[in-house]
Amino acid sequence: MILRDVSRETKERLDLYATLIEKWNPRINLVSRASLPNLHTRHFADSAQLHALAPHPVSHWADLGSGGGFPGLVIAILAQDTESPARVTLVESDARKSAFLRTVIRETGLAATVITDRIESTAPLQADVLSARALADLATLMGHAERHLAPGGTALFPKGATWRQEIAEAQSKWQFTSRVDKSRTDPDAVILHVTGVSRA
Ligand SMILES: C[S@@+](CC[C@H](N)C(=O)[O-])C[C@H]1O[C@@H](n2cnc3c(N)ncnc32)[C@H](O)[C@@H]1O
Repeated sequence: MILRDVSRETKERLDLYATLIEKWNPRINLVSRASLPNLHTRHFADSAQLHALAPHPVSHWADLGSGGGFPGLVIAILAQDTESPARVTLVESDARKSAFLRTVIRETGLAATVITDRIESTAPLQADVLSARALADLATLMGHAERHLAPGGTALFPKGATWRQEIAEAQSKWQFTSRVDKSRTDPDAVILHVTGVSRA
């Protein structure tokens, strides 16, 4: 549903991305084997909803722990149509996954940069929008947001059914403002919009 209104070029980039995932997945496990037949619904649409929810126009979007590129590469592909974000940075510590991300960027002609490093060691990214999917609990993500968000920036964190508990735990260590949107792809999941992160 979310990816219906995209250009022919964007559809072609997503198809090429899907082909590359299928080719590389047996070697480096980018997505679970069970989810491979449902790439468009399970991973592309799940990632694209973050683009739809972000406060555009966005200058710099950083995706932490990108793995096979979710949501970061989908954001970079959609940005080719909307010119927002202008720039995407993906942080991934695994060298083989980083090589995959760079291959997709090259073959689809995207404007995105991969940093092969730990999030904790990467120089502050000053991102206007920060995303991280299936990376860590919310309290840990707050530390990443404090380091890598520009002043006034927004973090978008997809979270599963435990999101209320994660907010309560994060509030014992961090001050922040959060807004909750229901996920469009999973009835139990939400997208947390987090701003104003500082230590409690
Ligand atoms: C469970 S995967 C999720 C990948 C992707 N975001 C997704 O939703 O499919 C987590 C990824 O984060 C990377 N990662 C975990 N801790 C990291 C860290 N401290 N710095 C950089 N990358 C990290 C792992 O190598 C892995 O590729």
